Order: sequence, then C-alpha cells, then structure tokens
Amino acid sequence: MSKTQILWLRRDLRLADNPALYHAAKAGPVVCVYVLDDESPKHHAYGGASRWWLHHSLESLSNSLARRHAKLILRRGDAVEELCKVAQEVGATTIHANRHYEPWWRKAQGKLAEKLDLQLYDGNFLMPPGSITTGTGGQYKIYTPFSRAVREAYPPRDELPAPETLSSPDSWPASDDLADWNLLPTKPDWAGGMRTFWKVGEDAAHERLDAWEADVDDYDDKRNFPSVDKVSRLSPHLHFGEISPIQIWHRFKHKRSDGWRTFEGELIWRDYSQNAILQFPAYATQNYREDFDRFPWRDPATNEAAARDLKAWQHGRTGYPIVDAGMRQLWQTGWMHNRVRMITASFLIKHLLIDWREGEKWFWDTLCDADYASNATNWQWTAGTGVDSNMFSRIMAPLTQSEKFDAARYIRTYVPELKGIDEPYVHDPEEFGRRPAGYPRKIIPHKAGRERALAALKAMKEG
Ligand SMILES: Cc1cc2nc3c(=O)[nH]c(=O)nc-3n(C[C@H](O)[C@H](O)[C@H](O)COP(=O)(O)OP(=O)(O)OC[C@H]3O[C@@H](n4cnc5c(N)ncnc54)[C@H](O)[C@@H]3O)c2cc1C
Repeated sequence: MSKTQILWLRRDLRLADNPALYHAAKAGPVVCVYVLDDESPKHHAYGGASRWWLHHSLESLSNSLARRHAKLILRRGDAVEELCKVAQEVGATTIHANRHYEPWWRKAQGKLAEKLDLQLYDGNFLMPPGSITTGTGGQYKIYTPFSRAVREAYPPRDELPAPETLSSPDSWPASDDLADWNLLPTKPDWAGGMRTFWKVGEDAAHERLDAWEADVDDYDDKRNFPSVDKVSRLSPHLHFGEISPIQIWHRFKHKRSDGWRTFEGELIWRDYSQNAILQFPAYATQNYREDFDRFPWRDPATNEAAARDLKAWQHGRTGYPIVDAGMRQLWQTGWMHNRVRMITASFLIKHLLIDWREGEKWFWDTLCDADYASNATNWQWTAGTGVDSNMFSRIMAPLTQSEKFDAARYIRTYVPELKGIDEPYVHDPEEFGRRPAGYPRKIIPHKAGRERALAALKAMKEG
C-alpha cells in the first residue's frame, strides 16, 4: 500500500482545482490538516471577521471531506511543529501544499522543507507569482505593464477536477474540535449581519459565481455604483480559496465584453498584489517611499483629537454620509464596496491626516476578505506611499463622489438616521440644513481637510 500523504491547507479550502490535493490524492491515502497558527503571522493573525469566515469555511470543508469518508484534522500552534507531529503520528514523510506568499508562510515553507519532503504547487493565482518577468528578467513593480505581460503570457494553467475518491490512512490522527477554537464571537455576538449577508464554503462560492454570471457583461458600467449590487462579492471566497481564479477564468474566457475584460483586470490586480509582497514582504507595515517616514501624521496615540477622529471614522460617525455608510457596511457585513473603500481610505489618510497603517489595521480586523497583499497594496496606493506614482495629492471629495456614483440608496440602507432624506440632500444633509439631530456634523469641512493635507505634503517635501 502506498505511503500516507499529508495535505497542508491554508487559504485553499476547496476540493476542486486544488493542485496540492489533486497530487496528494494520486500519491496515496491523504490526511488533510489545517493548523490555526496565530503566532507566526504576529500582527497579521486573523482578525475578528476573518475568524468568523474561517470557522464556517472549515466546517463546510470538513463536511465535504466527510462525504468522501475523509477527515479534516485540526491542530493549533506553530504550523511547522504541528505538521511534523502529524507526519510522525501517521508515518508520513511527504507534505503537499499550495504555495503561499505572505512572509510568515514563506518562512514556514522554508523551515518545513528542511524537515520533510515538501511538495509545493501553484494553486491560488492566475499566473504563479514571480513568474511574470520583464524583458531583462526582473519583476514588474507597476500594475499596467504587469497586467499587459500577464495577458501576453496567457493562458493560465488548466483547471483540475476534485479527486473522485480519497483513500484513508490506517488510522486518523487526533483532531481539535472546531468549536473549541472559539472563532465565532459570543459576548457580544456581533456577527448577525454577516450571517444574513453571506453563505460560506466551496458550494456557496460556486452558487455566488452562478448567480453573478449574468452580471459580468455589465461589470464595466456598474461596478462603481455602490447602490447597485453588480460586483461579484467573491473576495472572501477567493481569499480563503473556496474558489480559484483559474476556475473563474475558464468559466468566462470565451466572453468578449468590456465587462469581462475589466473584471479579469481585477483578478490580475489580485495577482499583482501577491507579486508586490513577494518583492516587498513588509509592504503592510512599511512605507515603500521612505520620504513618507517623516510625514507629519496626526498620531491617535498622542493626539486626543486624532484619536476621536479615528474612532468617528471606525464607527461611521464622520458626518460624511458616504464615508459613514461604507464604515457601517463594513461593521455590519464584514465587507465594503470597492469604490467606497477608496473613498473611506482617502478620507482617513487625507482629510483626517491619519497614517494609512491605522486604516490597514482596522480593515484587517473587520474585513472578512482581509488579505495581507491586497489590503497593503490598496492602502499604499491610496496613500501615495507605495511603488506606484505618488497619489497623495489626489484627494477624493466624498460629497462629489457620492453624487457622481449615485450612492443615495446605499446611504439610506446603512445610515438609518438618513433614511427619510431625499436626493440631493442625502449626500450632504448638513450643507442643505437637513441634518437630523442624531446624525453628526462633519468632523472637518472638506476644504479645510484638503488644505491641511496639501500643507502636510508640502511640509514633508520641504522637510
Ligand atoms: C483601502 C482598500 C483596501 C482593500 N483591502 C482588500 C483586502 O483586504 N482584500 C481584498 O480581497 N481586496 C481588498 N481591496 C480591493 C477591493 O476593494 C476588493 O477586492 C473588492 O471590493 C471585493 O469585492 P468583490 O469581490 O465584489 O470585487 P469585484 O469587483 O467583483 O472583483 C473581483 C475580484 O477581483 C479582486 N480585486 C478586485 N479589486 C481588487 C483590488 N483593487 N486589489 C486586489 N484585488 C482586487 C478581488 O479578489 C475580487 O473578489 C481593498 C481596496 C481598498 C481601496
């Protein structure tokens, strides 16, 4: 009988198109292991919303494996140590895993390869990160030439089927009980909005893709309008690997619409973000542009007004309806529409002059699609501190954005105080003298915020 194989699962919680599982199953009986390792990622251990998602995703995968008479083994602790223990318990010497690019996972992969036969595969991206190189063999730093090169290098790999059968080892190693990990909030249980908004797991990811298929051709026109439900909302499914971008690509590859081309460009942004952290592992915590290390941020740790402003932003009480709707959608559902993520991020960094890393941290805790690479890339992009051109002076005007992208219905949904306010007043009730008593005044006027931000940029440049 062939030797038992270990499958190490992380952000690839699916059976279909999972190269590591596919190859492990061909090699012998498979023990699927998920290790909850809160130590290795340090400040990037999963936040609250991600933990909620993870619980349900593991539960769903475990049920799918049970239907194939297999088990999901859960362990908690240092991933490398736990995997070595499981390998010893079942007499395995080979571990199969899909490559991950977060700096702590790269380190763990290196350590594990010294101890066991680690077989790594490319599973979670359109093109393997690091494989798209410039004419001189270097890595692309900027999105546009990267995306062009990705399209030139097409097609992505073929989609793999789920293994038809999984053979079991002689005996199963011990597993933790998922409930004992306390991934779900209890006191208080803040996840009611998430339960209503989401269905989690591999089947749910495919149901979402099926439901959204009719909208892909309209994506180019509709994706910027938060009141209209026309984006895919696949991000947490993609983050946890319940569906792969390869599966999505093969589903739509024959389409010729602008909608699909733009959507495909977003999947390439996802690949691009991984390439960014491959080149700059500390991208989530360090400015790429070092001149921003002396930027005069208002520090909430030492400045009371800044601390108050940060709290108002986090709780959706800035007096800017579009910002408040976005922050409350995030709190309620663990997700926010992309256009509104851009507006809220710009507001924190520029109007409130608070370091983008405070925003990155808050999103990390509250987004159920919180992704080390995508979060860092987008925050640095908005702040102008990243590898792209310096965008700091592009200060989004929240009220103009709200009108331009027709956010009235979105605002009324997430800011109940403004439910009864008509257009155009709902975009800026204070300006029109329609501010209800329970809704805050603007914490800083737009013009004053803009001027303060530009003065700070000037001070940094001159300093
Ligand atoms: C400040 C800020 C922080 C962000 N943090 C995250 C994060 O932690 N995790 C995350 O997945 N996305 C992040 N994004 C990117 C984007 O907002 C989300 O991917 C998108 O809103 C998810 O919704 P969707 O699945 O409906 O996306 P769609 O518009 O349907 O796009 C399809 C998929 O493409 C990918 N994608 C789309 N836009 C981007 C982008 N700008 N960068 C990288 N990938 C993209 C996502 O996987 C998404 O699911 C952030 C954006 C901003 C401005």
